[in-house]
Amino acid sequence: AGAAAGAFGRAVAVPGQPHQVSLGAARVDFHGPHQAGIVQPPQARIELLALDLAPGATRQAVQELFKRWTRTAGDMALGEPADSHENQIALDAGPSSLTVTVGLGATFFDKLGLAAHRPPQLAPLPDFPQDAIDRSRSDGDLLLQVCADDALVAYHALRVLQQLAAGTAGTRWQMSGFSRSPGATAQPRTGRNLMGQVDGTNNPKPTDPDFAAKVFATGPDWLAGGSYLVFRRIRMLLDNWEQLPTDRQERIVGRRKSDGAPLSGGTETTPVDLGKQDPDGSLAVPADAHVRIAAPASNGGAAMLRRGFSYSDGVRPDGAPDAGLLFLAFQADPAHGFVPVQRSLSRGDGLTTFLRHEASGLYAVLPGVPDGGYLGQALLES
Ligand SMILES: C=CC1=C(C)c2cc3[nH]c(cc4nc(cc5[nH]c(cc1n2)c(C)c5CCC(=O)O)C(CCC(=O)O)=C4C)c(C)c3C=C
Ligand SMILES: [Fe+2]
Repeated sequence: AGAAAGAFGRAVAVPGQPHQVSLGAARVDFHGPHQAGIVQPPQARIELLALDLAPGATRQAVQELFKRWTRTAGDMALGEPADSHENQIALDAGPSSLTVTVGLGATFFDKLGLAAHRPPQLAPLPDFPQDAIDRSRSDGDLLLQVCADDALVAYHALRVLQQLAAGTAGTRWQMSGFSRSPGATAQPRTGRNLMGQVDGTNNPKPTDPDFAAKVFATGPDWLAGGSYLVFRRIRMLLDNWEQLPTDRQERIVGRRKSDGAPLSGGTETTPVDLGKQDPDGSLAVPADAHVRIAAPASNGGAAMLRRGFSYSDGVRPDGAPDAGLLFLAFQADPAHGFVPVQRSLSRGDGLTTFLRHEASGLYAVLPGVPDGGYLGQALLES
């Protein structure tokens, strides 16, 4: 067996497979205290699949499905073929840092007679001003987040897992996204979104002492080591945004576009100084700048791990690009993460004018799977 990737890493080439370049051979262990696909930096590609349980699906059928998903996702993360529904889409590639992450929506619990185990944190997200949510592309009993550094590897895994669910759960909606490919920049750098901004700089870091407290749930017992995932499909009004001069775009975000440095000075990683004033006495980071409104300091310490991907789905009937951000944020509790921050943003963020939230979801992300265990075991055997 070759080396698994570390918490952040991309692994080295697998011995015995010299034809594979390191990008394809890199792998992320499926097993561990937390599911893969949370702490790793975004891979080049994401497939999101929400499923609803089939009418009459039983807890036993879901247990069998989760066992199949566990076995097959574990195999595919090692670059091995699926043991059923193998379609050979990714036959020539290595695992390419494939991760599969499974979440449960609030409706999962009601349908399986598990309402007593539904955590209060899964209560529906509030409506925010300016939301334009399409419920048919939102929510779902189950969510699969499939990420890889190769589009074929990601689609292969998605398709296999989707087919393994047949009879127990069917597709509700599916979306694809992308991020920068590893190796595209000379040094690893924070990625950019479709507005051209460096995005992801001020995220909690796994090395921070309070990282786990911000990102991972501690209870109920069956969820300990899991997380809560907020998903928002956020369309960008790019035709409007691109008409703005760069300095105006920068004041709306509060950071320089060229290198992501805060307008209060320094480099990309310099902490933002929200109190800094320009010589004329005005705030260096404007009062409605996105980074000011979203900062933990402005929201009672609320924090989350953002792991977003861009999407581009062609042209809308009005001729505008159907493109934006698949916003994904992991947190220990949405009431101390996404909800207060989005409430603040919806009231005072300069960026809001250029965004439309079009789909939404909230999921309990299952804890990681120990060797020999299976996804959701503690919940389904309770
Ligand atoms: C409710 C949470 C957030 C939503 C929704 C959101 C949407 C969104 N953000 C950008 C672009 C950037 N966001 C940046 C920072 C940032 N954003 C949030 C939260 C939400 N963003 C937080 C908590 C932060 C960090 C604030 C801080 O403490 O400094 C940045 C700056 C770079 C960075 O730190 O990542 C950019 C750029 C877009 C385009 C967008 C919706 C499409
Ligand atoms: Fe943001």
